[in-house]
Amino acid sequence: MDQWVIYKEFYFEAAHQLPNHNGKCRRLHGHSWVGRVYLQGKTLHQHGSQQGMLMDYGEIKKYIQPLLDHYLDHYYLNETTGLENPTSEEIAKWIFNQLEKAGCPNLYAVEIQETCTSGCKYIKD
Ligand SMILES: Nc1nc2c(c(=O)[nH]1)N=C([C@H](O)[C@H](O)COP(=O)(O)OP(=O)(O)OP(=O)(O)O)CN2
Ligand SMILES: [Zn+2]
Repeated sequence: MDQWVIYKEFYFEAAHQLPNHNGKCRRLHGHSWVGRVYLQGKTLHQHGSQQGMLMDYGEIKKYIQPLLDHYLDHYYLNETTGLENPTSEEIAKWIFNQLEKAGCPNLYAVEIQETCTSGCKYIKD
């Protein structure tokens, strides 16, 4: 059976702190975050402007942009997401849930890279 996984990458600058962390991450600090939204599907559009696509990358961006504009880019994530301890894991899940709520089809995973060496991928079971 054919299956495709596609992704759209996005970037945001934001501050956070992990109040329960036993090291430097309890302090207020910022990152240049990198995210990826993954969609999964077994069929491609057969006609029209998205022929041969699972979903136009530009269409995926339309679901991500409002989150960047209103919650993520140049914000304090503890405040805007309402997460008490906004780890990469919690933020990835939060973004996934927001995209799901907005009706993004074929959603498979959200990946969040917090630093050059650290990140996570959230996949809903
Ligand atoms: N599982 C998680 N561990 C940590 C998280 C997290 O979200 N999930 N977050 C942090 C901190 O917020 C920190 O900003 C990132 O930590 P770290 O990768 O340790 O950052 P460094 O710059 O010190 O990375 P090095 O490559 O080791 O220099 C902590 N842990
Ligand atoms: Zn951090």
